Amino acid sequence: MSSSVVENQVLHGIRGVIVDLDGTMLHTAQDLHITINRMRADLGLGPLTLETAISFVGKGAENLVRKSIGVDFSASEVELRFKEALALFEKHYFDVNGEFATAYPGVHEGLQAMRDQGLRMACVTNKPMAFTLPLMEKTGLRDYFEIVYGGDSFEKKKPDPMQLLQVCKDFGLHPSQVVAIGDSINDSQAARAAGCKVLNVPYGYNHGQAIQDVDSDGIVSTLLDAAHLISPT
Ligand SMILES: O=C(O)COP(=O)(O)O
Ligand SMILES: [Mg+2]
Repeated sequence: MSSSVVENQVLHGIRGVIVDLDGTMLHTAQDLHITINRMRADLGLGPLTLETAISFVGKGAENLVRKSIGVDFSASEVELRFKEALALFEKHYFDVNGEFATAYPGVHEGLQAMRDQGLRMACVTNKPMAFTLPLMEKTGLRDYFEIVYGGDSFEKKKPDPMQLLQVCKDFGLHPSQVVAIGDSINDSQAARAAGCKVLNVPYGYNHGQAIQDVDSDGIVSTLLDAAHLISPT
């Protein structure tokens, strides 16, 4: 049942794409689940389910850490433990990052099709850069992109439009000539605030919410479907 592709309108006059990483290009949930459970074990806490871990992904590492210990502690207790928890998270994620991460179906084909169309290509993720770049290298994604911005590249991250606006500026494109492709409300809100178009994939991590409830110019089953909906003319 992928009738959504048939119903979607082609986006014309698009010269650049901004592609999200976690939940859009890479299924990273297992790495993140293992990492937060190792962090929790070090803090004397029991494991969380994969589903719970997934529901915390999308607003960057610091939010993931806060939410993951917020299961057991009040907001003020979380802040007391935050620094230690973040250091543990980082230590374990350096070990685990990329171990189980896999590209979703159609990712390489979609990125290649976008490249063949002559689109300018950037990756914007809320994942910190120290984890983003090795992960993209390991999974063969890095070379598709002229620009990669992470959650710590600027003062603000998605859903703030700062990263997307910087990409538009770097490319010399008006935001209306750029489409953001992502799996979550953070991508959509950032795109709308920047004035970019937005396409969503339904298979990622939208905080446990249906992607159909997110403001979007279309829901596409794969990045290859997204490429088919983007036209430079
Ligand atoms: O690090 C996260 O929270 C998710 O990153 P994303 O922006 O690539 O989905
Ligand atoms: Mg994402």
